[in-house]
Amino acid sequence: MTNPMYPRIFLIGYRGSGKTTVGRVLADRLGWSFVDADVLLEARAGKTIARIFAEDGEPAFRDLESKILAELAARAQHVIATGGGIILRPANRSLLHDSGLVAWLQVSPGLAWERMQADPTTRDRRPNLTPAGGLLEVQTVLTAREPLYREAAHAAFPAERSPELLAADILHVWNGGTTSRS
Ligand SMILES: Nc1ncnc2c1ncn2[C@@H]1O[C@H](COP(=O)(O)OP(=O)(O)OP(=O)(O)O)[C@@H](O)[C@H]1O
Ligand SMILES: O=C(O)C1=C[C@@H](O)[C@@H](O)[C@H](O)C1
Ligand SMILES: [Mg+2]
Repeated sequence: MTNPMYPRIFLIGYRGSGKTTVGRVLADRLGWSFVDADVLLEARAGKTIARIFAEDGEPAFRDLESKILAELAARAQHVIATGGGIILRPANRSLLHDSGLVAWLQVSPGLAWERMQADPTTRDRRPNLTPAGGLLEVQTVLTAREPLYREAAHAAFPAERSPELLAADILHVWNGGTTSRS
């Protein structure tokens, strides 16, 4: 399937919002490829994101993240799950918005934290972003980032819905349908 207005779809949102899960379902429905920017970044760096933060620092990670985004923003017919902090840099927000449909999976801090703790594939590979860590970190960081997700996104989707429903809703918007932006 093609839509010249949106040759690719980006999923943005906090950790645990469901970008990887929903992205896979969506790519399947479109007959597109799925790529997870965090996974690609770790493969390129040859180490986990936690190690990149510890050994090279967050700014080095953010540079790598922007580089990977520029590469992925040139791939057609891809559903792209981004890292939770991709919206921090203004240049990333513009690139996302101008390169494809940007779907924001909007999650509450409580649900994000619950899912982050329950997910063994990412739990130990991701660093804390603040000294506090835990639910307090999620509450603080997510609240601070809300306007940035909103700015980058074309549409917002409530992350507590099922992956199948979310994929169908995103597909509807990609096809030119409307949804409310909260
Ligand atoms: N819509 C959903 N309904 C129920 N559970 C979900 C949903 N989306 C994701 N999950 C579960 O929540 C956990 C985190 O999901 P997922 O890895 O897709 O989130 P993510 O946004 O990609 O997170 P990260 O930024 O850490 O990669 C997984 O265990 C997944 O099975
Ligand atoms: O929210 C963030 O800043 C991050 C989210 C993850 O997806 C990773 O990209 C990394 O752990 C940073
Ligand atoms: Mg993911």
